[in-house]
Formats: sequence, structure tokens, C-alpha cells
Amino acid sequence: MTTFGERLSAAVAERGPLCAGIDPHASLLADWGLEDDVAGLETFAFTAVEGLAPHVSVVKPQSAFYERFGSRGIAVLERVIAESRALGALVLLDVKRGDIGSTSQAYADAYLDPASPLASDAITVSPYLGFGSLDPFVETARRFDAGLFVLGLTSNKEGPEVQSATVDTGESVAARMFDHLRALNDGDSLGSFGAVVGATIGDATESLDFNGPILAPGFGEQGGTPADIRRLFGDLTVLPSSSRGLLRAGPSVEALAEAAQRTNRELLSGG
Ligand SMILES: O=c1ccn([C@@H]2O[C@H](COP(=O)(O)O)[C@@H](O)[C@H]2O)c(=O)[nH]1
Repeated sequence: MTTFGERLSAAVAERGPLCAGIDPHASLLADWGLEDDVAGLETFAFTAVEGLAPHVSVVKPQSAFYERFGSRGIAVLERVIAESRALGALVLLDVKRGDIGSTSQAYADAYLDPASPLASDAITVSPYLGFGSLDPFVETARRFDAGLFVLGLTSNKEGPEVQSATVDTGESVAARMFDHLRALNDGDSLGSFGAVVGATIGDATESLDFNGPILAPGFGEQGGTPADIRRLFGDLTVLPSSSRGLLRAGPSVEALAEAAQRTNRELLSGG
């Protein structure tokens, strides 16, 4: 099997950079004329998969919106992962996990081991228990050719309190995280260890050149534009991620597909 970085490079070359978030917000279910229950979740999620997954390189379900329905919601998430992959998209599960090492290992087994029903191509992880606490995720990702996206400079306005604070060398906490990623992605081809950098952050003083992919949420609904993506990331491998902005095109499968294709075109033309 090829590494996650290699699979991602091929998928972006074939389908474009857009990452489609499948986040079944209660308000979106209502907009689509669905009840806020498991049946509504199921209809919403599989309509979105059918409309979006054939047209994007990466699908990103946000676990929280499935977890709120308990075990039946998780069962829907398992099928969203499987069906998106069957339609040719890579799946990046947004779970933002991170804990002490032994617990991180259990999370890594849950999300990265192909034997798990929730196994995904990549997941989001939080390094704020110390980057070394992510070692079990890194080792498991290497073992199964999966990927990680480490929270670097997040799209929310509260992020800088932690991420822009300085460490002993005078660099920011986020810059230190990117240093760790640079060390992990030491080959020639795109590495499998990426970072989350919001499309809303204005300008980054940190070097984003760590030879790994960048997930850029905040694109669309939170205000980030194709021009922001181009200015912030230039020629780096970036996955601009939109959830609500795309999902508002539903419930028509055709309209969702058209929204994904149009957004990919806008991104490729630089807006
Ligand atoms: O810094 C971050 C990290 C993750 N997210 C997640 O991305 C989507 C954004 O949804 P939109 O509807 O496109 O705003 C959501 O799942 C967040 O949890 C983020 O927004 N910022």
C-alpha cells in the first residue's frame, strides 16, 4: 500500500484540492426538511456522501455531529466512512484526539487500524498534551500507511492564546509543532503528517514548509476565500475544507455535486 501522503497527492491531482466536510448540524437537517433524529441524520449523511464523495479528493466527517446520536450515530459514521471510500474519496475523520500515551494508543487503534469499523485514511489530533504524546498515533499511522493532521494554527479566534505563545527558543508553539512535523516528513515525496492551519488566520509568521499536507478549515462559511488560500499557502499542498458552505447546496444530490465541482474550479483558478 502507498503512504497516505502519496495517496493524497494522487487524489488531489485527479480530483482537485477541495475537502468536503460532512457535518450534520441540526440547523442543516431542518433546512433540508429533515427531523433532528437518527433517520434524519442517515438521510442527510448519505445524500451528502452521494453528492460530494465522487467529486472531491477528501471527505471530512466531523465525529461530534454523529456522536450526539450515540451508538446509532456512530453506526452512521462507520457507513459514511466506508461509502465515501467506495466512491473514491480519502476520508479524514475530524476527531481532534490526544491524551496520555496509553490512551492515545487506544484512540489510534480505533481510528487508524484497518480492522476497526471507524478506520479512516487520516484523523485530526491535538498536540497540546505535548507533541510526544502523539507518538502512538505516529507509530500506528506509519504501520498502517495512514495520516495525521496536527492542530497548528486553528481557524477559531481563541487559538492564538495558546498557539502563538512563545516557547524557550522564542518561536511560537505552532512553529514548534511544525518543526516536529518537518522531522517526521523527512522523505522526498509529500509526507503523511500534516497540520491544521485555518484559512481565517490572516498571515502566518511561521514557516509552513514542513513537507506535509495542510488542512485549511475556515474556508467558506467562516469567511476564508480562494484568494486567502492562494495568499496563505501558495504552492504548498493544501486542502481547503468547507462543510456548511457546501452542504447548504443540498438536499439535491446534483446541486451538491455542482457546488463541489464549482468550488474546486474556483480553487484551481485561484478565485
Ligand atoms: O481549526 C479548525 C479545525 C477544525 N475545524 C472543523 O472544520 C469544520 C468547519 O466547518 P464549516 O461549516 O466549514 O465552518 C468543522 O467540522 C470544524 O470542527 C475548524 O472549523 N477549525
